[in-house]
Amino acid sequence: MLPEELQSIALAVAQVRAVDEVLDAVVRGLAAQPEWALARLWLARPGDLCASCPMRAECPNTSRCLHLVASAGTPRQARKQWTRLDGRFRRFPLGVRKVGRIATTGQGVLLQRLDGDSGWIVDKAWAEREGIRAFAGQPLVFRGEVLGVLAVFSRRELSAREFSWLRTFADHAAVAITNARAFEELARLRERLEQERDYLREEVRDALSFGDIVGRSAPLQRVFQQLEPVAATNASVLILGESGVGKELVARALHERGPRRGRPLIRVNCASIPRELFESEFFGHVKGAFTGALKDRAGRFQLADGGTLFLDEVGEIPLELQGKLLRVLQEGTFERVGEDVTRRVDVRVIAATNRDLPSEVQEGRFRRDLYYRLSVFPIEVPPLRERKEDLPLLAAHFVRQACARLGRPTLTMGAEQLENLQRYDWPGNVRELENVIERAVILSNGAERLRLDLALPETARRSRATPPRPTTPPAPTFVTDAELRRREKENLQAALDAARGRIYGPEGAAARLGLKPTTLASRMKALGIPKP
Ligand SMILES: Nc1ncnc2c1ncn2[C@@H]1O[C@H](COP(=O)(O)OP(=O)(O)OP(=O)(O)O)[C@@H](O)[C@H]1O
Repeated sequence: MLPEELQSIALAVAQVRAVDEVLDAVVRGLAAQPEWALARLWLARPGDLCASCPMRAECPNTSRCLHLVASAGTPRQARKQWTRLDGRFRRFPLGVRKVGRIATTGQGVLLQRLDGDSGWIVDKAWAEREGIRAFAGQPLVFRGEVLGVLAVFSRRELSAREFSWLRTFADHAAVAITNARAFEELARLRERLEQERDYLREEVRDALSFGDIVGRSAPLQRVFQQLEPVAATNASVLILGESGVGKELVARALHERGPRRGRPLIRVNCASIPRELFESEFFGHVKGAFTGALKDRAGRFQLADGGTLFLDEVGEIPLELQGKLLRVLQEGTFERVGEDVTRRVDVRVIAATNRDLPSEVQEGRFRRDLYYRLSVFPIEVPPLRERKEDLPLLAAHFVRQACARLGRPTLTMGAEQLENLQRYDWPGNVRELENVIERAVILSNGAERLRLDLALPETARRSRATPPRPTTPPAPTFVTDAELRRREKENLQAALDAARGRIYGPEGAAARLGLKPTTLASRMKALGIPKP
């Protein structure tokens, strides 16, 4: 065989990406050479057929052996097929006989003048029938590891040069097999990720579809009426309302009912981003752009490309970044921190705030042009106290949810308990109701009815009693900013202590405070409270 021929087989093999095809191409290429009767390839894999293996008695270690994975040749009897992989030599124990030894020593074997008397040939009758004169086997080595063995049975003597070419060819084949394995692994991982992504998208869609905004009150109906037509467009929407009224649910409903529903909805809680990291969080950065930028990172705008970006608590965006935000909203362009390349994105922005943005604009804390840009369609979500008709439906919904989550039979709620709920003002809105109900469900373990009274927070119980009417209006009192921070810190610390350091979960500090865990975490950070 000429080296060029080996080269051209090696080249063809290198271009194949599926492992089975590589193996097949290797043995077919070799078996196509004149007088090379049979080419075979074994790869080291975990032992599998030990119970029926004819070489079991010789096998030193059943955990791994050589598996015949490709075979090709030209038998003298036309009815025979040498492509089959289920014959007698489909497995070789490592270190046993010539093929097994090539794998353990990493050394090739060349045997000439084989005849019926040779101790090397196991099936002597076969060798005689087929006129086999020589055998050459080489290990398939990649980065010092023997992957398997490549062997050729020839009807003529093999030269030392041919033997060494076969060695070079085996090295090429080992690289091609490793590459093809890597490609297959990548394709497999990619497919798995895609399946997971599709599954999660479905989950999110099911969990957060429009139907999950519970309530039928007139104020909520007005929100739905505003939501319907604007969802179908790409216009920016500004969702206004107190904390916990359900602004995020409205944002998700807008996305899910709009043209971008198959694309991602990326949420950014602007209140939880440290000031100095805003730009990188929004636009990304390149490696080394600042201390701690250890590798390139895409920003939220890029992640949301083709989809929607939900800027929660948009009033928290620092003034110095607002100009850059306006630019990406108007022109769809931005640059990563530390890079000159201008990138383009197509993102729909939905923003939400519980701040009074017009007065922020008045006081120079929020850019007027950005405010106008964001508030093309403002949607106001009313506080719970203005739509108490929704309480029974919401309460029942949260009871069902909490019972299902905690694996308990669904509890019922009496008329008196509902009245109690109606009497309270719900400053923390729907989120507070959700937390109160969850606590009540936990405390009602074993009962048929919800023990709501026990679960209502101190403030709720107080609000039921009519406060004594003061004779003179109390003088307005206030505390300094430092004092306010001190008190807030104490309050958070007390909740953390009560929750034995846990932030998350129904009994965690965030639930006790009526805050989202992420909000609590960012406040703890801002106030210098170490993570428990
Ligand atoms: N109408 C509703 N139906 C069902 N669940 C609701 C409804 N409104 C709010 N919720 C639930 O109440 C919790 C708070 O809602 P959400 O996070 O949307 O409020 P938000 O206004 O965005 O609050 P914040 O301003 O603090 O971010 C969530 O768990 C949400 O699922």
